[in-house]
Amino acid sequence: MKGVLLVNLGSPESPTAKDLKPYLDEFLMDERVIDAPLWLRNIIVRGIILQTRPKKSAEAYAKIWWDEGSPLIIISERFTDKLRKQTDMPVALGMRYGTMSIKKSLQELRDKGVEDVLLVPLYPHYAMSSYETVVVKAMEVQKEFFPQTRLTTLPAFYRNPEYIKVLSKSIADGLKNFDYDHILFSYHGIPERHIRKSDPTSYHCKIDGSCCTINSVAHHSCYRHQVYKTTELVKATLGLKDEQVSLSFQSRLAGDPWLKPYTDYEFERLAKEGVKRLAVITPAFVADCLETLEEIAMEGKDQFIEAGGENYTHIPCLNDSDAWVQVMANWVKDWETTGRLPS
Ligand SMILES: C=CC1=C(C)c2cc3[nH]c(cc4nc(cc5[nH]c(cc1n2)c(C)c5CCC(=O)O)C(CCC(=O)O)=C4C)c(C)c3C=C
Ligand SMILES: [Fe+2]
Ligand SMILES: [Fe+2]
Repeated sequence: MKGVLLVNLGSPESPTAKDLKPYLDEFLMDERVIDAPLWLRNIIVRGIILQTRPKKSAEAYAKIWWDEGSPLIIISERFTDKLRKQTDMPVALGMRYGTMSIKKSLQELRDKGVEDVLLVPLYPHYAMSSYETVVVKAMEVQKEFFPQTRLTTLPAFYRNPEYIKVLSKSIADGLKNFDYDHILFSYHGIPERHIRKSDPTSYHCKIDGSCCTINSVAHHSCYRHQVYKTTELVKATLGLKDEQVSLSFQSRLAGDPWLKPYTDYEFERLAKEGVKRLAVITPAFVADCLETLEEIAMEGKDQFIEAGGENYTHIPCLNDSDAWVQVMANWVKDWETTGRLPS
Protein backbone atom coordinates (compact mmCIF):
# COMPACT_ATOMS: atom_id res chain seq x y z
CA MET A 1 0.00 0.00 0.00
CA LYS A 2 1.06 3.58 -0.67
CA GLY A 3 1.25 6.33 1.97
CA VAL A 4 2.52 9.87 2.50
CA LEU A 5 5.05 11.20 5.00
CA LEU A 6 5.09 14.98 5.48
CA VAL A 7 8.19 16.34 7.25
CA ASN A 8 8.85 19.82 8.58
CA LEU A 9 11.61 21.14 10.83
CA GLY A 10 10.20 20.70 14.35
CA SER A 11 9.90 22.82 17.47
CA PRO A 12 10.87 22.55 21.13
CA GLU A 13 8.41 20.88 23.52
CA SER A 14 7.75 24.16 25.31
CA PRO A 15 9.08 27.73 25.17
CA THR A 16 11.49 27.22 28.06
CA ALA A 17 15.30 27.18 28.16
CA LYS A 18 15.11 23.64 29.60
CA ASP A 19 13.31 22.34 26.48
CA LEU A 20 15.17 24.57 24.05
CA LYS A 21 18.54 23.11 25.01
CA PRO A 22 18.06 19.49 23.80
CA TYR A 23 16.09 20.69 20.78
CA LEU A 24 18.78 23.16 19.68
CA ASP A 25 21.45 20.60 20.45
CA GLU A 26 19.92 18.09 18.03
CA PHE A 27 19.23 20.80 15.43
CA LEU A 28 22.58 22.60 15.47
CA MET A 29 24.68 19.42 15.85
CA ASP A 30 23.27 18.32 12.47
CA GLU A 31 26.30 18.38 10.15
CA ARG A 32 24.14 19.83 7.37
CA VAL A 33 23.14 22.81 9.53
CA ILE A 34 26.46 23.66 11.20
CA ASP A 35 28.78 22.02 8.73
CA ALA A 36 31.99 21.95 10.75
CA PRO A 37 33.91 18.77 11.69
CA LEU A 38 32.46 17.07 14.77
CA TRP A 39 35.17 18.30 17.18
CA LEU A 40 34.67 21.90 16.06
CA ARG A 41 30.87 21.60 15.98
CA ASN A 42 31.05 20.43 19.57
CA ILE A 43 32.96 23.57 20.53
CA ILE A 44 30.79 25.95 18.47
CA VAL A 45 27.43 24.45 19.45
CA ARG A 46 27.92 23.00 22.94
CA GLY A 47 30.75 25.23 24.10
CA ILE A 48 29.46 28.54 22.74
CA ILE A 49 25.91 28.70 21.25
CA LEU A 50 24.14 26.50 23.80
CA GLN A 51 25.57 28.53 26.67
CA THR A 52 23.28 31.48 25.91
CA ARG A 53 20.94 30.71 23.00
CA PRO A 54 18.36 28.49 24.80
CA LYS A 55 17.33 31.35 27.11
CA LYS A 56 17.19 33.89 24.31
CA SER A 57 15.30 31.53 21.98
CA ALA A 58 12.86 30.55 24.76
CA GLU A 59 11.95 34.21 25.25
CA ALA A 60 11.30 34.56 21.53
CA TYR A 61 9.21 31.36 21.39
CA ALA A 62 7.20 32.50 24.44
CA LYS A 63 6.01 35.53 22.44
CA ILE A 64 4.48 33.44 19.66
CA TRP A 65 3.45 30.23 21.50
CA TRP A 66 -0.22 29.25 21.22
CA ASP A 67 -2.38 27.63 23.93
CA GLU A 68 -2.33 24.41 21.84
CA GLY A 69 1.48 24.49 21.37
CA SER A 70 4.06 25.56 18.81
CA PRO A 71 2.46 27.34 15.81
CA LEU A 72 4.65 25.38 13.37
CA ILE A 73 3.51 22.05 14.82
CA ILE A 74 -0.17 22.98 15.18
CA ILE A 75 -0.38 24.40 11.65
CA SER A 76 1.39 21.33 10.24
CA GLU A 77 -1.06 19.05 12.12
CA ARG A 78 -4.05 20.98 10.78
CA PHE A 79 -2.62 20.73 7.26
CA THR A 80 -2.10 16.98 7.71
CA ASP A 81 -5.67 16.46 8.99
CA LYS A 82 -7.09 18.31 6.01
CA LEU A 83 -4.91 16.35 3.59
CA ARG A 84 -6.11 13.06 5.13
CA LYS A 85 -9.67 14.04 4.20
CA GLN A 86 -8.58 14.42 0.55
CA THR A 87 -6.96 11.01 0.08
CA ASP A 88 -7.55 7.35 0.97
CA MET A 89 -3.83 6.85 1.55
CA PRO A 90 -2.48 6.94 5.13
CA VAL A 91 -0.75 10.28 5.79
CA ALA A 92 1.76 10.74 8.65
CA LEU A 93 3.48 13.88 9.92
CA GLY A 94 7.04 13.85 11.21
CA MET A 95 9.60 16.45 12.21
CA ARG A 96 13.34 16.46 11.45
CA TYR A 97 14.17 17.49 15.04
CA GLY A 98 12.38 17.00 18.35
CA THR A 99 10.01 14.35 19.58
CA MET A 100 7.84 13.87 16.46
CA SER A 101 10.64 11.93 14.81
CA ILE A 102 10.81 10.59 11.28
CA LYS A 103 11.26 7.11 12.77
CA LYS A 104 7.96 7.36 14.69
CA SER A 105 6.06 8.57 11.65
CA LEU A 106 7.50 5.86 9.39
CA GLN A 107 6.48 3.33 12.06
CA GLU A 108 2.96 4.78 12.05
CA LEU A 109 2.76 4.22 8.29
CA ARG A 110 4.27 0.74 8.57
CA ASP A 111 1.65 -0.21 11.21
CA LYS A 112 -1.02 0.72 8.67
CA GLY A 113 0.53 -1.61 6.10
CA VAL A 114 2.29 1.05 4.03
CA GLU A 115 5.39 -0.13 2.19
CA ASP A 116 5.57 2.54 -0.51
CA VAL A 117 6.07 6.03 0.96
CA LEU A 118 6.02 9.44 -0.70
CA LEU A 119 8.35 11.60 1.39
CA VAL A 120 7.33 15.28 1.30
CA PRO A 121 9.89 17.69 2.81
CA LEU A 122 7.74 20.71 3.60
CA TYR A 123 10.18 23.16 2.04
CA PRO A 124 9.70 24.79 -1.37
CA HIS A 125 13.48 25.17 -1.89
CA TYR A 126 16.46 22.84 -1.73
CA ALA A 127 19.06 23.62 0.93
CA MET A 128 21.36 21.15 2.63
CA SER A 129 20.18 22.51 5.99
CA SER A 130 16.47 21.99 5.25
CA TYR A 131 15.34 19.76 2.38
CA GLU A 132 18.52 17.66 2.08
CA THR A 133 18.82 16.85 5.78
CA VAL A 134 15.22 15.57 5.82
CA VAL A 135 15.86 13.30 2.84
CA VAL A 136 19.17 11.99 4.20
CA LYS A 137 17.67 11.30 7.64
CA ALA A 138 14.61 9.55 6.19
CA MET A 139 16.86 7.36 4.03
CA GLU A 140 19.07 6.48 7.00
CA VAL A 141 16.05 5.55 9.14
CA GLN A 142 14.47 3.59 6.30
CA LYS A 143 17.68 1.60 5.69
CA GLU A 144 18.18 0.78 9.37
CA PHE A 145 14.62 0.15 10.60
CA PHE A 146 12.30 -0.25 7.61
CA PRO A 147 14.27 -2.08 4.89
CA GLN A 148 11.04 -3.32 3.30
CA THR A 149 9.72 0.24 2.84
CA ARG A 150 10.29 2.08 -0.46
CA LEU A 151 10.87 5.84 -0.31
CA THR A 152 10.16 8.28 -3.13
CA THR A 153 10.88 11.97 -2.55
CA LEU A 154 8.79 14.90 -3.76
CA PRO A 155 11.13 17.36 -5.52
CA ALA A 156 11.51 20.92 -4.24
CA PHE A 157 8.45 22.70 -5.65
CA TYR A 158 9.81 26.28 -5.84
CA ARG A 159 8.78 26.78 -9.48
CA ASN A 160 5.85 24.40 -9.74
CA PRO A 161 3.00 26.24 -11.51
CA GLU A 162 0.30 25.14 -9.02
CA TYR A 163 2.46 26.19 -6.07
CA ILE A 164 3.26 29.55 -7.67
CA LYS A 165 -0.44 30.08 -8.38
CA VAL A 166 -1.58 29.33 -4.84
CA LEU A 167 1.28 31.37 -3.32
CA SER A 168 0.54 34.34 -5.59
CA LYS A 169 -3.17 34.17 -4.77
CA SER A 170 -2.45 34.13 -1.04
CA ILE A 171 -0.20 37.19 -1.44
CA ALA A 172 -2.81 38.98 -3.54
CA ASP A 173 -5.41 38.21 -0.84
CA GLY A 174 -3.07 39.49 1.86
CA LEU A 175 -2.52 42.72 -0.05
CA LYS A 176 -6.24 43.41 -0.56
CA ASN A 177 -6.58 45.34 2.67
CA PHE A 178 -3.09 46.81 2.78
CA ASP A 179 -2.12 49.84 0.76
CA TYR A 180 1.58 49.04 0.11
CA ASP A 181 4.31 50.86 -1.73
CA HIS A 182 6.85 48.02 -1.56
CA ILE A 183 6.95 44.23 -1.08
CA LEU A 184 9.90 42.45 0.54
CA PHE A 185 10.38 38.74 -0.18
CA SER A 186 12.32 37.62 2.90
CA TYR A 187 13.76 34.09 2.70
CA HIS A 188 15.52 32.14 5.46
CA GLY A 189 19.25 32.71 4.97
CA ILE A 190 22.04 30.15 4.79
CA PRO A 191 25.81 30.60 5.06
CA GLU A 192 27.36 31.51 1.68
CA ARG A 193 29.59 28.47 2.05
CA HIS A 194 26.53 26.18 1.80
CA ILE A 195 25.89 27.47 -1.73
CA ARG A 196 29.36 26.33 -2.84
CA LYS A 197 29.04 23.02 -0.97
CA SER A 198 25.76 22.17 -2.69
CA ASP A 199 27.18 22.80 -6.17
CA PRO A 200 27.64 19.37 -7.83
CA THR A 201 29.86 20.91 -10.54
CA SER A 202 32.00 22.60 -7.85
CA TYR A 203 32.70 25.51 -10.24
CA HIS A 204 29.29 26.99 -11.15
CA CYS A 205 28.14 28.77 -8.03
CA LYS A 206 29.61 32.21 -7.41
CA ILE A 207 29.17 34.01 -4.15
CA ASP A 208 28.22 37.29 -5.85
CA GLY A 209 25.01 35.70 -7.15
CA SER A 210 25.90 36.26 -10.83
CA CYS A 211 25.52 32.51 -11.49
CA CYS A 212 21.95 32.18 -10.41
CA THR A 213 20.28 33.44 -13.58
CA ILE A 214 22.49 31.38 -15.93
CA ASN A 215 21.06 27.96 -16.73
CA SER A 216 22.96 25.17 -14.98
CA VAL A 217 22.57 21.68 -13.58
CA ALA A 218 23.80 23.25 -10.29
CA HIS A 219 20.42 24.90 -9.83
CA HIS A 220 18.85 21.58 -8.91
CA SER A 221 20.47 22.14 -5.50
CA CYS A 222 21.12 25.90 -5.48
CA TYR A 223 18.99 27.53 -2.80
CA ARG A 224 19.69 31.06 -4.01
CA HIS A 225 18.77 30.25 -7.63
CA GLN A 226 15.55 28.65 -6.41
CA VAL A 227 14.46 31.61 -4.26
CA TYR A 228 15.25 33.98 -7.16
CA LYS A 229 13.03 31.80 -9.37
CA THR A 230 10.10 31.73 -6.93
CA THR A 231 10.32 35.52 -6.64
CA GLU A 232 10.48 36.03 -10.40
CA LEU A 233 7.48 33.75 -11.01
CA VAL A 234 5.35 35.37 -8.28
CA LYS A 235 6.28 38.82 -9.60
CA ALA A 236 5.21 37.81 -13.11
CA THR A 237 1.97 36.23 -11.87
CA LEU A 238 1.02 39.33 -9.87
CA GLY A 239 2.28 41.77 -12.51
CA LEU A 240 4.66 43.46 -10.05
CA LYS A 241 7.32 45.84 -11.33
CA ASP A 242 11.01 45.48 -10.42
CA GLU A 243 11.00 48.68 -8.38
CA GLN A 244 8.08 47.44 -6.23
CA VAL A 245 9.92 44.36 -5.00
CA SER A 246 13.07 43.50 -3.02
CA LEU A 247 14.50 40.13 -1.94
CA SER A 248 16.47 39.47 1.23
CA PHE A 249 17.64 36.76 3.64
CA GLN A 250 16.75 36.56 7.33
CA SER A 251 17.60 34.57 10.49
CA ARG A 252 21.40 34.49 10.24
CA LEU A 253 23.60 33.33 13.10
CA ALA A 254 26.68 35.34 14.02
CA GLY A 255 30.04 34.33 12.56
CA ASP A 256 30.01 33.34 8.89
CA PRO A 257 28.95 35.52 5.99
CA TRP A 258 25.39 34.51 5.04
CA LEU A 259 23.48 35.17 1.83
CA LYS A 260 22.93 38.89 1.31
CA PRO A 261 21.22 41.28 1.46
CA TYR A 262 20.23 40.77 5.08
CA THR A 263 16.55 41.38 5.87
CA ASP A 264 17.15 43.59 8.91
CA TYR A 265 19.44 45.87 6.86
CA GLU A 266 16.81 45.98 4.12
CA PHE A 267 14.17 47.28 6.56
CA GLU A 268 16.47 50.19 7.30
CA ARG A 269 17.48 50.80 3.68
CA LEU A 270 13.91 50.76 2.40
CA ALA A 271 12.66 53.10 5.13
CA LYS A 272 15.60 55.48 4.50
CA GLU A 273 14.83 55.44 0.77
CA GLY A 274 11.30 56.61 1.47
CA VAL A 275 9.22 53.42 1.57
CA LYS A 276 6.38 54.12 4.01
CA ARG A 277 4.11 51.08 3.63
CA LEU A 278 5.91 47.75 3.49
CA ALA A 279 4.42 44.27 3.01
CA VAL A 280 6.69 41.33 3.83
CA ILE A 281 6.24 37.81 2.55
CA THR A 282 8.21 34.75 3.67
CA PRO A 283 8.00 32.04 0.99
CA ALA A 284 10.82 29.85 2.38
CA PHE A 285 8.28 28.63 4.93
CA VAL A 286 4.99 26.90 4.16
CA ALA A 287 3.85 27.27 7.78
CA ASP A 288 4.18 30.25 10.07
CA CYS A 289 6.76 29.70 12.78
CA LEU A 290 9.18 31.49 15.07
CA GLU A 291 11.05 32.99 12.12
CA THR A 292 7.93 34.58 10.60
CA LEU A 293 5.76 35.35 13.64
CA GLU A 294 8.50 36.76 15.87
CA GLU A 295 11.42 37.81 13.67
CA ILE A 296 9.35 39.25 10.81
CA ALA A 297 5.89 40.11 12.15
CA MET A 298 7.13 41.53 15.49
CA GLU A 299 10.85 42.45 15.36
CA GLY A 300 10.78 43.39 11.69
CA LYS A 301 7.86 45.73 12.19
CA ASP A 302 9.68 47.51 15.03
CA GLN A 303 12.85 47.81 12.95
CA PHE A 304 11.02 49.25 9.94
CA ILE A 305 8.95 51.74 11.95
CA GLU A 306 12.00 52.81 13.97
CA ALA A 307 13.86 53.49 10.72
CA GLY A 308 11.08 55.80 9.51
CA GLY A 309 8.46 53.48 7.97
CA GLU A 310 4.78 54.03 8.77
CA ASN A 311 2.74 50.93 7.92
CA TYR A 312 3.89 47.34 7.90
CA THR A 313 2.31 43.96 7.39
CA HIS A 314 3.51 40.37 7.29
CA ILE A 315 1.46 38.25 4.91
CA PRO A 316 0.88 34.82 6.46
CA CYS A 317 2.40 31.67 4.97
CA LEU A 318 0.20 29.20 3.09
CA ASN A 319 -0.42 27.35 6.38
CA ASP A 320 -3.48 25.06 6.21
CA SER A 321 -5.39 27.07 3.62
CA ASP A 322 -7.82 24.92 1.64
CA ALA A 323 -6.24 25.97 -1.66
CA TRP A 324 -2.76 24.84 -0.56
CA VAL A 325 -4.09 21.55 0.85
CA GLN A 326 -5.79 20.98 -2.52
CA VAL A 327 -2.50 21.51 -4.40
CA MET A 328 -0.74 18.97 -2.16
CA ALA A 329 -3.71 16.57 -2.51
CA ASN A 330 -3.43 16.77 -6.31
CA TRP A 331 0.30 16.01 -6.15
CA VAL A 332 -0.05 13.00 -3.84
CA LYS A 333 -3.04 11.58 -5.72
CA ASP A 334 -1.17 11.91 -9.00
CA TRP A 335 1.75 10.01 -7.50
CA GLU A 336 -0.62 7.37 -6.11
CA THR A 337 -2.34 6.69 -9.41
CA THR A 338 0.39 7.32 -12.02
CA GLY A 339 3.67 7.40 -10.06
CA ARG A 340 4.26 10.90 -11.46
CA LEU A 341 5.89 13.61 -9.36
CA PRO A 342 5.24 17.34 -9.76
CA SER A 343 7.92 19.49 -11.41
C1 LIG B 1 23.32 27.44 10.98
C2 LIG B 1 22.11 27.65 11.39
C3 LIG B 1 20.86 27.55 10.58
C4 LIG B 1 20.66 27.28 9.22
C5 LIG B 1 21.69 27.03 8.15
C6 LIG B 1 19.24 27.25 9.01
C7 LIG B 1 18.58 27.00 7.79
C8 LIG B 1 17.22 26.91 7.61
N1 LIG B 1 16.22 26.89 8.59
C9 LIG B 1 14.98 26.81 7.99
C10 LIG B 1 13.74 26.82 8.64
C11 LIG B 1 13.52 27.12 9.98
N2 LIG B 1 14.47 27.49 10.90
C12 LIG B 1 13.87 27.73 12.11
C13 LIG B 1 14.49 28.07 13.31
C14 LIG B 1 15.86 28.14 13.49
N3 LIG B 1 16.85 28.10 12.55
C15 LIG B 1 18.10 28.14 13.13
C16 LIG B 1 19.36 28.04 12.53
C17 LIG B 1 19.57 27.72 11.18
N4 LIG B 1 18.64 27.51 10.21
C18 LIG B 1 17.87 28.23 14.58
C19 LIG B 1 18.96 28.31 15.62
C20 LIG B 1 16.50 28.21 14.79
C21 LIG B 1 15.81 28.10 16.14
C22 LIG B 1 15.31 29.26 16.72
C23 LIG B 1 16.32 30.26 17.11
O1 LIG B 1 17.02 30.04 18.09
O2 LIG B 1 16.39 31.27 16.40
C24 LIG B 1 12.45 27.50 11.96
C25 LIG B 1 11.39 27.73 13.04
C26 LIG B 1 11.08 26.54 13.92
C27 LIG B 1 9.93 26.80 14.87
O3 LIG B 1 9.85 26.06 15.85
O4 LIG B 1 9.11 27.69 14.69
C28 LIG B 1 12.23 27.13 10.66
C29 LIG B 1 10.93 26.74 10.02
C30 LIG B 1 15.19 26.74 6.59
C31 LIG B 1 14.07 26.63 5.56
C32 LIG B 1 16.56 26.80 6.35
C33 LIG B 1 17.31 26.78 5.08
C34 LIG B 1 16.91 27.24 3.95
FE1 LIG C 1 16.53 27.88 10.49
FE1 LIG D 1 23.70 29.91 -8.59
